[in-house]
Amino acid sequence: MTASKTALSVNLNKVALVRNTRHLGIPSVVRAASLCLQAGAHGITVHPRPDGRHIRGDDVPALSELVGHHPGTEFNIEGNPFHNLMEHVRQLRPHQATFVPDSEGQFTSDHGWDFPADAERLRPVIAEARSLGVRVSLFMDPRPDLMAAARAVGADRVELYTETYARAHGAPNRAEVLRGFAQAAQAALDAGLEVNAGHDLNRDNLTDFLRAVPGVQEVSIGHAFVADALELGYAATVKAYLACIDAAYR
Ligand SMILES: CC(=O)[C@@H](O)[C@H](O)COP(=O)(O)O
Ligand SMILES: NCC(=O)COP(=O)(O)O
Repeated sequence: MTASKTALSVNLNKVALVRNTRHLGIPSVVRAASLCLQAGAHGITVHPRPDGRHIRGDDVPALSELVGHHPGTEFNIEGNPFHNLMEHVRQLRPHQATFVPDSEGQFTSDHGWDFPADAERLRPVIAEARSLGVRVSLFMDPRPDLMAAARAVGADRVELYTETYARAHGAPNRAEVLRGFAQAAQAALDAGLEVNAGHDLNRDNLTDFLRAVPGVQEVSIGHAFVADALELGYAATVKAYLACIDAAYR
């Protein structure tokens, strides 16, 4: 049986970042999402940070409605459940909520949840989101030893934070870093979790990652995707990333 292919969820944070530099409403985040979904993207991801630097609160309902018009695609909202994420989860019940332990002004996401330190405060918000029918994914460093604890607090999935892989791509320690991710993914699967991945993935490093790391259900890609789309356009960029995914399963 061939492994089910990894889904591509396009993160549109950086489209919103450019839009916010004028009061003109362009580039449109909703139009970007529509073009990506029409081109075959499996989902849209947004991270409405509390400071509104890119995706803002009023972007989220329109994107949720758009995804609803594309059967089989998913809407993934990322954020800190102890900041502003849960208002979106309660209002919109996205397919997936990815809980990220970012501080309010953090430059970008750069670490996962810590266990056992975060376990007790995560448990009730995970339970609430799941009671609303929302799949919960926890943003995690690639640490095999933390995966059982992530499952024990009720998470459905983990999202492996892939910046250390991206940084090592092409470096002498690349194989060792990839092995670490494969071990973390296998530990997650063994604990009954599904596996997502994201952060600094791109067209150069995506295929190798998916070939080496088992069971990745979804990659969410934004920064490099939008950079590529500035050159190629959204549709061609979606197809380029889908080709990178396909290549991993050949
Ligand atoms: C959680 C993660 O790694 C990214 O999805 C995050 O959304 C990046 O945030 P910025 O786009 O604000 O850097
Ligand atoms: N969860 C990762 C994501 O949504 C996008 O991360 P990046 O590709 O912008 O680094």
